[in-house]
Amino acid sequence: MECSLAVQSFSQKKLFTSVIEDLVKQGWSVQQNSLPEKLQQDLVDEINYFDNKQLLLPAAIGRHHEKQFDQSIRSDRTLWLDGRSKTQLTFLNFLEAFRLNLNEQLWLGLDEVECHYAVYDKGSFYKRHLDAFNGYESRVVSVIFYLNKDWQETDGGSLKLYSTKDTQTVSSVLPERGTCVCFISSEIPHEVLPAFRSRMSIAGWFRRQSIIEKSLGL
Ligand SMILES: O=C(O)CCC(=O)C(=O)O
Ligand SMILES: [Fe+2]
Repeated sequence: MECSLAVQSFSQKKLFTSVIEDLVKQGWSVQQNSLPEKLQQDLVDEINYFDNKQLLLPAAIGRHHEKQFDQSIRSDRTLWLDGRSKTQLTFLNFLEAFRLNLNEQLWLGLDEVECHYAVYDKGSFYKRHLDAFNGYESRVVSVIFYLNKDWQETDGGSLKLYSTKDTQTVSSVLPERGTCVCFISSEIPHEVLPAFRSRMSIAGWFRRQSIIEKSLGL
């Protein structure tokens, strides 16, 4: 008999291959077992540590000078990863391998990745939106990793992915630990429904720099 544990455990290569297949087919992908168990626990511990220090702050909408804090659109709290700990470096290395794989397989020309921890306190949500802003195409692929054990339908907080053209829901994802969602940033509208218990995740974006950004060395 096949060892089911081996089938279910984390495989980076399998994850990248499945995500890429789905992105080509439908523009979005939902995967299980997306990170090693130990790394997931280290990330949760780090979020709790920084949250106790009150370092996760209300998230902003828009970019640069257009940044706004509108709690009627989103009410999560976030902290950008900057490689300040071994845990972050391990996770950022994994995202870097992901970026290189996307470039190799899909020729996306992604230059970098940015990501933040996010905590949605009880009652928090993020209304329907696109991750790529009008006039800025820099965010090309979005990726979200969930870190919550034993999440139930009744806990709310699902991520809904919508079809590009209409309001039809194409997928509804529970933010269960180990689940990862990946989609084309400018194509898939999505929404986080109100969570009824604290909800932790890491949201990341693979970006392409504009020629101006590149030439200025930004
Ligand atoms: O946490 C999620 O499920 C999605 C978060 C999101 O859409 C975002 O941060 O842009
Ligand atoms: Fe988003």
